[in-house]
Amino acid sequence: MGIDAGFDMVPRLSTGGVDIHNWGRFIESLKEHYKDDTQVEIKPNYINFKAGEHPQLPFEGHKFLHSYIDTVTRIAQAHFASRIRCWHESFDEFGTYDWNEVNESRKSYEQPDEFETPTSIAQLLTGTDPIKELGITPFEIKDIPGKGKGLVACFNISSGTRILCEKPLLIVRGARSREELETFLVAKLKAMSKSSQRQFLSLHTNSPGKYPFSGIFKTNALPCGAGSPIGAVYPTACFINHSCIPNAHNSWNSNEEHETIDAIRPIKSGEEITIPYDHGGFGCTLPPSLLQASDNRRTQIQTLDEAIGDPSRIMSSPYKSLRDCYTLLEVLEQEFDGYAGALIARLYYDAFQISIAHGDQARASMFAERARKARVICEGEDSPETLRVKSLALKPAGHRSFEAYSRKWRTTRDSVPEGLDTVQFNSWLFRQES
Ligand SMILES: C[S@@+](CC[C@H](N)C(=O)[O-])C[C@H]1O[C@@H](n2cnc3c(N)ncnc32)[C@H](O)[C@@H]1O
Repeated sequence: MGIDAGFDMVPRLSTGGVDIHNWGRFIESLKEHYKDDTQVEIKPNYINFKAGEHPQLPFEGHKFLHSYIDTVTRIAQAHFASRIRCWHESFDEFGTYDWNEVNESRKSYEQPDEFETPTSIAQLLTGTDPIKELGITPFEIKDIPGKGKGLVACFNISSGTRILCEKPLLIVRGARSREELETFLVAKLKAMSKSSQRQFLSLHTNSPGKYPFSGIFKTNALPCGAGSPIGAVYPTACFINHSCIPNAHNSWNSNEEHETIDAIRPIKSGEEITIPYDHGGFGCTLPPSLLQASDNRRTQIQTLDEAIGDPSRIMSSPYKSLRDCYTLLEVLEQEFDGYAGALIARLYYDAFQISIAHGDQARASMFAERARKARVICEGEDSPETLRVKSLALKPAGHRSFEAYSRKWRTTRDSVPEGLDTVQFNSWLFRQES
C-alpha cells in the first residue's frame, strides 16, 4: 500500500453529541492549521491531503478509521488524548482496523449521513452545549483520597468541552459578618424548595459548629467573577476540587446568571476534574524536585503581571511592556504545559490594551482575536468576555483607550503582514524587531 504509519481512534467515534462536538473542534483546528497550505484541500465532507496516498479526514467523525500525517496525529492527541492509537509498520505495529474496513469507511465520506445535518453540527460547533442538550453527563461524583468527594471524568473530554453549566442554589452579595451571614442564610433556606435545601445541606463543610450554614457557604462558594465579593453555591460545581495545575476553568456568566465549567486541556477518562480556587490556600502537590522550579515560575508570573499592568510603564515604555507580555506567554506555557487557560486570554487582552493605547489597530486586533480564541476554550462562545473581545477584534478603535497615550504606533486594522511564518509573525506582533 506504500503507507507505513498512521493512527486509529480506539474506541471508534460514535454518532453521540460529545464525539460530534469534539471531532468538529479537531477538524476546525486542522482547517486553521492548514489554512494557507495549498496541498490541503477542504472538500464538502472531508479534508484531502494531496500527498502520498491522499489520506482523507471525514467531517463526520464516526466514519473515520485512519490518517497518516504526523501533525494531524499530534493535533488529534491534543483533542482525544489516550483514544489515539499510533502505529508504524517499521516498528512492527499495524492498524487496529483491517484494510477492507478502512476502504469501506473512506467510500462513505462522500455522502453525508442524513441525521447529521450541517446545521446541527454547526450549532454544536458554535458553543451550544451538546452535553446539556443531549443529557450527557461526562463525569461522576466520587470519593477522592484525601480530598473528600470530587468530580471524575467518565470518558475522554477534549479541551474546550463544556463539562457543566449550572444555576446557583443561592447567591450572597457583599461582605457580611459570620452572624449576619448565618441569619441571611437561614432566611434564604426557608424560602427554598425541599430538594434545594437538601442539596445545600449535603455539601461539605470545613467548619461545622456555631454557624453551620455559613460554614457550608464559606467552604463551597465560588466567586461570581474573578475577585468578586459576590459568591454563589451550586449543587454539582461545588464538588469540584482545587488544583494549581487545573484541567478545567470555572466562569460566572453574568448575562445568563449561571456558572460554566469548561475543559481547558484534554482530560482522560478516570481523571479528576479540577479548577483553581481563587483563594485556595492549598499548596501545590508537586514533588519537591519540580516544586522549586514551579514556585520560581509563579513568582516570575506575578512580577511580570504587575509590571504589565502598570499604566505609567505602558505610557512611557510600551516596547518593554510588550516584551514582558511575550516573556509571560513563554513562562505560562511552561508552567501550565501549554494549557494556561484564562491566564493566556488575560495576557492577550493586556497586549491588546498596550497596542491600542498607542494607536496600533493591526496588532490590537490580532491580540483581541487571540484573547477570543483562548476565552472560547475556557468559557465558550456565549460568555460576555468572549463576546466583548470578539467585538474588539473586529473594531479595536472602539476601545476606550484608543490612542489614549500616543499615536506613535498608529496602524490601520488591515495592515497585518501576510506570508510570515509563526516565528516571524510573533516577532512582528510583539514588536521584537524594535
Ligand atoms: C468546594 S468543596 C469541594 C468538594 C469537597 N471535596 C467535598 O467533598 O464536597 C471544597 C473543599 O474540598 C476540599 N478540597 C478541595 N480541593 C482540595 C485539594 N486539592 N486537596 C485537598 N482537599 C481539597 C477542601 O476541604 C475544600 O475546603
